[in-house]
Amino acid sequence: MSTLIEHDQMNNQRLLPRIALIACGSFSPPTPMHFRMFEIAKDFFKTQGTHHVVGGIVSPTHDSYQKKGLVAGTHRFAMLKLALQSSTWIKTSDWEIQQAEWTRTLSVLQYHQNYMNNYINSPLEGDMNGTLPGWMPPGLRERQDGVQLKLLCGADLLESFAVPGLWADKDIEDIVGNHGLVVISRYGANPEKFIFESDLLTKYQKNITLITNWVPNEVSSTMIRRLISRGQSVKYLLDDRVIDYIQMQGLFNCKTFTLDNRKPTSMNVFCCGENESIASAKKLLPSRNGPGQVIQVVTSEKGTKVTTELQRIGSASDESDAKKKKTDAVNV
Ligand SMILES: Nc1ncnc2c1ncn2[C@@H]1O[C@H](COP(=O)(O)OP(=O)(O)OP(=O)(O)O)[C@@H](O)[C@H]1O
Ligand SMILES: NC(=O)c1ccc[n+]([C@@H]2O[C@H](COP(=O)(O)O)[C@@H](O)[C@H]2O)c1
Repeated sequence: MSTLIEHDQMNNQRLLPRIALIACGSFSPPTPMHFRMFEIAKDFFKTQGTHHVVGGIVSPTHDSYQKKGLVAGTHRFAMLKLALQSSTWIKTSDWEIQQAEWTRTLSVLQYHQNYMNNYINSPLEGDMNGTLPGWMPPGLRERQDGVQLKLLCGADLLESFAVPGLWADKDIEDIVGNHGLVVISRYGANPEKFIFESDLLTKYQKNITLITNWVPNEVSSTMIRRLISRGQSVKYLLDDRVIDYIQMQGLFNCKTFTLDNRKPTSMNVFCCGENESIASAKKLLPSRNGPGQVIQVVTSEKGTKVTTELQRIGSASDESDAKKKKTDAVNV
C-alpha cells in the first residue's frame, strides 16, 4: 500500500485524508525530542494507513508567555531554523512570535488552518503573489481535498488541560472537536487515564490519537538550560548548529564567545542560571511577583557598575505559576 492510497474491503482504492501537524511550545531551546514527535507521528499514520501527513509546523510561543527560561522569540526561531535544516518536511512558523501579544493555541491552529484552506480553495489567485510563508507544506494544490491541521504534543501538554484556568473548556472542545490531537507518550504522564477522567475528552476520543514512543528520551529544554548554565556539555543532546548558536549568542547563561577566536569573553548573559551576583541580588529582591519576570538589577563589581538582566529563578512551582498567569487570558 502506498502512503497516499488505501484499499477498502472491496479492494477499491481510496485517497487517504491529508493531515498536517503543528506543535506549539516554548522551544527554549529546541531539542531533538521536539522533532522526534513529528517523525514518530508520521510513522504511526503511515503504519496505520489511515492518513497522509503532508507537513509539520513548529510554532514557538510569544515572548510574553513569560515561561521561565524563555529567551527572545528571534533566538528561538533562529535555533529552530538551524535545527530543522536537515528536515525535508518540518518547518517553523514565526506567526506567533510576530503577534503583539501571546496567542491562545486554538487561535494558532485556526490561523494556520485558515491559511491552508484559503490557499487550496483559491487556486486562481496564484501563489498569493509568490510569497507563501515558509511553514506551508508543499504541494497542497496537487489535490482538491482539504488538509486537516492537528495539534501535536507530548502527553504532559495534554495533562496541562487540567490545570485550573489555564485552558478554556471551549478552546479544548474546539481543538479536539474540530482539529484533533496527536499525543506522544512521555514519562510520568498517563494520557489514557487522563482522557478517561475527562468527560469532554472522552466525548471526542476518536479525534485523539495516542502514540506510544517506544524509544523515549527525557531530554527537555529545562534540562538543557540547567546543563548550560552550569557550564556542562550538551553535545549529542542538541543539534551542533544550535549549540554553536547558543554559544555565539551567550544564551542560557552560557559564556559568550567572540566571533573570531571563539574564546569565552568575561561577559555573562544571565538568563536562568545561578551565580554569585544573582544569588546576592535575589536576597535583596522583594517577595516574588511572578515567574519569568525580567528584573533589571544593578550590581557593582570591583568598583565598576554592571547592569545585569536577571530573570527570576526558583522552585519548580515557577512553571505552574507561569501557567497561572495565562488564567486571565483564557477566562474570557
Ligand atoms: N522528551 C519529550 N517527549 C515527548 N514530548 C516532548 C518531550 N520534550 C518536549 N515535548 C513536547 O514538546 C512540546 C513543546 O514543549 P516545550 O517547548 O514546553 O518543551 P519542553 O522541553 O518540555 O520545555 P520545558 O522543559 O522548558 O518545559 C510539548 O508538546 C511537549 O510535551
Ligand atoms: N489556553 C491556551 O491556549 C494555552 C494555555 C497554556 C499553554 N498554551 C500553549 O502551550 C504551549 C506549551 O506550553 P508550556 O511550554 O508551558 O508547556 C505553548 O505554545 C503555549 O502557548 C496554550
